[in-house]
This record gives sequence, C-alpha cells and structure tokens, in this order.
Amino acid sequence: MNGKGMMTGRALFLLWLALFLMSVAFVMLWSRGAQQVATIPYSEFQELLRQGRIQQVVVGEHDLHGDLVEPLPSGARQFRTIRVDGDVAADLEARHVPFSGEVGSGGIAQVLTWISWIVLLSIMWMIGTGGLAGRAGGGLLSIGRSKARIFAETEIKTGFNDVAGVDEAKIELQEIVEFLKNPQEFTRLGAHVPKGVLLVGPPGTGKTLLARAVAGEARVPFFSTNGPEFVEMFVGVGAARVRDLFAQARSRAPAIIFIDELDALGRARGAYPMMGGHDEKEQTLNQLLAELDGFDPSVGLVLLAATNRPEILDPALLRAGRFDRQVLVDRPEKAGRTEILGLHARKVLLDPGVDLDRLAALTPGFTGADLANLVNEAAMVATRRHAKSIAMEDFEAAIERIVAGLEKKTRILTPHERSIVAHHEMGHALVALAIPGCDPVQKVSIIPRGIGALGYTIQRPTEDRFLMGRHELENKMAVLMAGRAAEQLIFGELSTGAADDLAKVTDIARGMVMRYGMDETLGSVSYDTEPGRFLGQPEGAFWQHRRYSEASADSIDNAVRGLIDAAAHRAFAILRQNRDKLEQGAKALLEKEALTADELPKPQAEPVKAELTPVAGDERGGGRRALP
Ligand SMILES: Nc1ncnc2c1ncn2[C@@H]1O[C@H](COP(=O)(O)OP(=O)(O)OP(=O)(O)O)[C@@H](O)[C@H]1O
Ligand SMILES: [Zn+2]
Repeated sequence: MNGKGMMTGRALFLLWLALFLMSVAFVMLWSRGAQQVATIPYSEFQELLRQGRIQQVVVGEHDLHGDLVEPLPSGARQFRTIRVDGDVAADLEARHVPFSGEVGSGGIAQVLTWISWIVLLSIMWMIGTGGLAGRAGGGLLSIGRSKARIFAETEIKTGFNDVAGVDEAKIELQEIVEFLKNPQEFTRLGAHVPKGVLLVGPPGTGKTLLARAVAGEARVPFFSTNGPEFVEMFVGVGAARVRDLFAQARSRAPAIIFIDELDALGRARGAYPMMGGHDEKEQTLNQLLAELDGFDPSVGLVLLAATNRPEILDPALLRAGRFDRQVLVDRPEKAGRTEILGLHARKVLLDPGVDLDRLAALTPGFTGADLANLVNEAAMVATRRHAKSIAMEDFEAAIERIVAGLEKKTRILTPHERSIVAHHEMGHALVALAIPGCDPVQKVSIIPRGIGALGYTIQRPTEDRFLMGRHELENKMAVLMAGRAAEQLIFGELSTGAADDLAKVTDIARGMVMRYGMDETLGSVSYDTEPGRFLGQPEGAFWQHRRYSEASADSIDNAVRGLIDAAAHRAFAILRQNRDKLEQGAKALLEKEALTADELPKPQAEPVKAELTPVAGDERGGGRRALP
C-alpha cells in the first residue's frame, strides 16, 4: 500500500520535472522572441523613418515601438526606442506611417514574460500541494487549500452490529464510544482517555470497518484519510495536510480522525533522497506528534489509525499520550467466521440448505474481507447457473476459487499440517499447565498470525517480573520445548515448525551458562563476549572478542546442550503422562481453532522431584543433572 504513495510521489515528481522543463523552454523561446525587438537610439529611429523603413508605430508615454518593413541586420523585425522630442505624431503623419497611442506601456513582451513566470510558479506550487492530477478533485483553481483526500462523513450508519468476529476489539473500543458521546463528563471525573488508538491486524480484518463503527455508534463525524496521502516530496506539504486534517476535525468535535496505513508515514524515510524526502517525512511525523500532544482531550477528538506493520512505526508514535493503546484485530476464528458469513449472507438469497457453520469450518485463515468476497463469489456462481438461490455447492465452488488465489498470498495448511500445529501448540499449553508455578495459559490458537507463526500459545505473567530464578528459567525452557516434544510423541517425527522455539530456548540456556553463572562446572564466571574495535578501522567495524579459552568454549556448548536436553526430556515426560489430554485438546483445537484457559484440558501436575529442591551446601540450587 505504501508503494502506492511512493508511486504517486514519483509520478508527481516526474510531472513536475516535465512541466518545469517545458516552462523553461517556453520562457527561453519567448525571450528569444523578445530579442527580435531591437532597442535603437532615437536618432536611428528618425533615420529609419526618413528612409521609409518603418511600417507602424505604437506611441507610448515615454517610448515608441513598432514594426519594421524589413528586418534589421541583427534579424530584429521590431524596434523600441525612448522618445526624445515632443512631436512624433506630426512626423509620422507626414510620412504616412500608421500609428496608435498607448498609456504607460512597459513593453508587451516583458509583461508577457512576467505572466508566464507567474503561471509557471503557481503550477509548481499547486503540484506541490497536490492540486493537480486530480488528487483532490479540487482542480486548478482552488489554490491555497490542502489537498490530502480527507473524507468527512457525518451520518455513519455502520455500527458494531455490522462488524463480527472481533469481540475483543469491540470491547476495547466501547470505551472510546462512551467518551465521544460525552467528552466533558468523562474528563470532568478525571478519567484517562487515549488520544490515539492503533488498530493492528492483517489486511481485510475489518479495521476500517471498526473505526467507522465507532463513529457510527458515537454519532460523531468521521474524518478519514490514508497514510500515503501525506507522503510528499515538498517539505512542509505533508505537515500542512496534517494540520489541516486536525483543524477540520477540531472544528466539528467531538469527532474521529481515522488514518489508514499509518505505517506509510513511518516507512517513507529515505524514499526521495534527492528531494529531501527525509526532512519532509520527519516534518510530517513531527506535525502529527505535535497535534496529538497539543489537543485538549476534553474537546472529544480521538485519532484512530490502522496498520498491519506496527513494528516499523516510529517509536515516538507509541509513547504515552499518543497512540498509547493498541487494539489487535486478528483473523477471525471459526465462530467469528460463522458470524461474519451470517452478516454478509443477509444481503443475498440463501438456499435453506446452506450450513454457515460448515462453511466456516472450510475457511480457516479467511479474513472478514475474504468472507465478504466469498458470499459475493458464491452469488455469482449461482447467477451463472440461473439458480433461484445460492446453494452449498455454489459456496464450495467459490471457496475453491478463492483458496487458489489465497494460497499465493498466505499459505493455507493441509489437514495434516494443521494437525501437527494443533498438537504442537497443545503441547506448549499442557506443559505450562502441568508445571506448578508457570505463567497461566490464556489462549491457544492455530490461526496463523503474521508471517511465519502457524499457531501461538499466550501465557500471561501474573505479575511484572524483574528477576527470575533458575527454576523459572528451567520451567520456561520446558514449556518452549513442549511443542516439539508433542510432535515427537504423536507423530514420531520432527518438523520445521519449532525453529523459533529452539532459538528462544538456546538464548535462555546460553544466558544461564554464560551470564548468570548457573552451571556448576563452569561456575560463577561471566563468559560474555565483548565487542572490540579494529584499530584504524572506521567506527562500527566490530568484532566479537571472546574472553575465554577454547576449553571453556567446549564446556559452554556442552552445558547449554545439557540444559536444553533436560528441558526436552522433561516436556516429553509430562506429555507422555498426559497423552490422552494432549490428543483430546488438539482435537478441540482443530475443531474450534482457538481455546481459552477454561476450555483447555487439565493435565496432571508434574510431580515435584526431590532432585529439583536445592541441595544443602549449594546455594545456587543444583539438580539439573538429575533430570531425566
Ligand atoms: N469483522 C468483519 N465483519 C464483517 N465484515 C467484515 C469484517 N472484516 C472485514 N469485513 C468486510 O471486508 C471489507 C473490508 O474490510 P476493511 O476495509 O475494514 O478491512 P481493513 O482491515 O481495514 O483492511 P486494510 O488493512 O486492507 O485496509 C469490509 O467492508 C467488510 O465488508
Ligand atoms: Zn512452538
């Protein structure tokens, strides 16, 4: 989507360049034409007049100019001269040269040159503010207004009922609705209202729809625009647009401002290096920050923005008092998909035999937009076969077509792959539940999230932690290894799905051995590496300086490996003991795609092993080696 912003920016730049060159050529030709006018001394004029070489004359207040019968040796066909005596008219009359009078002329060519410059400059300025190329439909004449496309809508009919499958997001946004309905009351009691809310989620999950629904529910005007619209090559233009957007919204507060594709502002850095795009981007961003900092919350203005790449946003945007709240708008799970299908199916004629629940089961990974598209496609298939209503087969045909298209974009898993992911995630969850003292599991899901992650398990710590004991780290490692252990237990084979888990587990294990002195044989030594600088090399050319012997390096590798193996064995043992729960949980997960804490099976708690309790005399608490 940002590509679009860059494209318009680049196209505008080329248009600007072309117009500029054309204008320069035009002005140069013009002044060459103007050089066709020879400025001659008055005496020469009198001479030419006497010789009958003057065709006609325009008599001005201070000067004379006119056409010659034949060009001068210099090529000039016209002349200009300063009047010296009073009675030219009589002379001209006597020689039968036609003449006319003119008041205060400064030379028509000069005037025209000036006009062309003015036209040129205003064209350039208008392009700068986006007035040309139909960007705003405002046209050439509306000089002086900002041209970002801002859509202002007052009576929005969309409500929360039109958005389905995103209940958590709705709950979070309900507060904004309450606030917008009565901003003074809210702020009078000192409640903190976020100024900016960032809707984060993949494309087509209904972020724009949700933002509109908030405006519709609160019955406030909705000002919406697109991030790329602010990315311009002229310094200050984007900033002016931001100012304009907020000014418009403020004058109609309480109101909602919605910026789609906010990341365009954060990603534009360096897009136009030769045009100083860097400065422009920063100015625009700074203006946005200033507007966010500047407004008084009690006026009732809320900025909603959408992005599917929160990680590339400028961190300054996410600071307190700005976009300090993020609302996740994720792909819907099965129940959500049924609801969304229901919403869109209301607008078409359905055959009574259509089972929305089954359709939802057939469409894992579909977003709201995909589902809206599905209903549409099915209607088209039905139309083509001249049916009275849309039947299940129409949907099935439409799904096949859409899936083929989607597979290119986001990979849809095969049933076997889904089963692996379900057991993997259930493995994480069960081991976390079985180990006493682990962070509670909140949610397990096999809905692909972002790029790469095929499923996820969310554990939320009960309290903020700054220190972690050795046992906690070991527990964490066992939970991380549990996904892979489950795959091994059920399928007898390892898959590539655990790479991220392994990377995390290795980080923890290396930390324990090298930084926290938690390995008995290596002792309480920090085996951290130290960055060194090459002498005479520019800054930034670092190398890692290893401050330990080759022998220690071997021991470190062995110790790290030992910790990870122990964690893997532990996870495997827990899962083997709870195999029925694992299979039962994975089945439920395949069915519902996401399970919350109370829907998870309850595994047997891991027996507290004597070896895990600290051994007298060893303050660090030993026992790692005693693990299976
Ligand atoms: N949760 C949903 N409930 C009902 N309809 C939905 C939902 N999500 C998406 N849709 C349908 O898909 C269309 C597109 O959704 P929308 O533009 O809001 O997605 P988005 O998340 O803003 O996408 P993008 O990031 O591409 O802008 C909506 O107009 C609606 O018809
Ligand atoms: Zn995992």
